[in-house]
Amino acid sequence: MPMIDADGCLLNVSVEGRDGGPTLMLSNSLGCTLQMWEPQMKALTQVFRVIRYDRRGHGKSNVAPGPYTMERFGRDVLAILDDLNIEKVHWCGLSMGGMVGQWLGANAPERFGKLILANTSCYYAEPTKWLERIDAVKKGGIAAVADAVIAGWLTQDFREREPDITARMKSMLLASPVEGYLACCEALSTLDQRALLPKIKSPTLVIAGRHDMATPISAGELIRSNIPGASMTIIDAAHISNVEQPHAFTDAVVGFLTQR
Ligand SMILES: O=C(O)CC1=CCC(=O)O1
Repeated sequence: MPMIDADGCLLNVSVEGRDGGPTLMLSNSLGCTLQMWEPQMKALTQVFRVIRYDRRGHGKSNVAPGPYTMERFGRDVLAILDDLNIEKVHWCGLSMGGMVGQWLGANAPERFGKLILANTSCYYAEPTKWLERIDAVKKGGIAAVADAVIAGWLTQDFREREPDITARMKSMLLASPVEGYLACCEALSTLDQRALLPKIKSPTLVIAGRHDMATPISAGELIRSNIPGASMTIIDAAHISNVEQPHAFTDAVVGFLTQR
């Protein structure tokens, strides 16, 4: 896997799939690595060349000092595309990945074909929950918030049915570098991309989770209604909908990206 330099921060990038196929870039959620896309990889790599990466502060990427911003995350993506010599990609980002996708769709439209913005938000009316989380993680590490975060990621029904997958997701979260996690929470505490949405001209699919309390359907609807021509699909899942409903998520992605 190449390590790609984005303004002095080395980012862990993986490129797999169909050579010469259309390229799809996947972008992870807070506290997850590129491994979160494993349930989609078999199907997606049959159709697309798939780029995954660990956002700065996550996984095997460097933990550059914060604060981080959506612009910084967006410029990291452009640095990856430039390094790989790739002009244009489709985008699928979940949660923070969807927030970065909003920034890119508005600020680098020529680099993006279609956008999929899953389980995401453009704005938090109440940043208190992020400030409280920052406080709790500073005092007790990620373990202090892990159970509450996992309860938001996956429904209780799924957690009971799939204890092994749930345990893997929790290990991924607990392995996040604390400094990187905190710098991302800080970026979330000041998130407001409402003014960017009408500037997005790429065909856009918003995916929301019926049981997602972190970025509820109303947050998805705010995004859909402000991006010209955007459509929305609701999946029967909590926040990490691609893990909880892998087939429904993959079908939504492939269906949208292959439709003319
Ligand atoms: O981790 C969470 O609690 C949910 C979340 C919100 C933004 C994001 O990327 O993850």
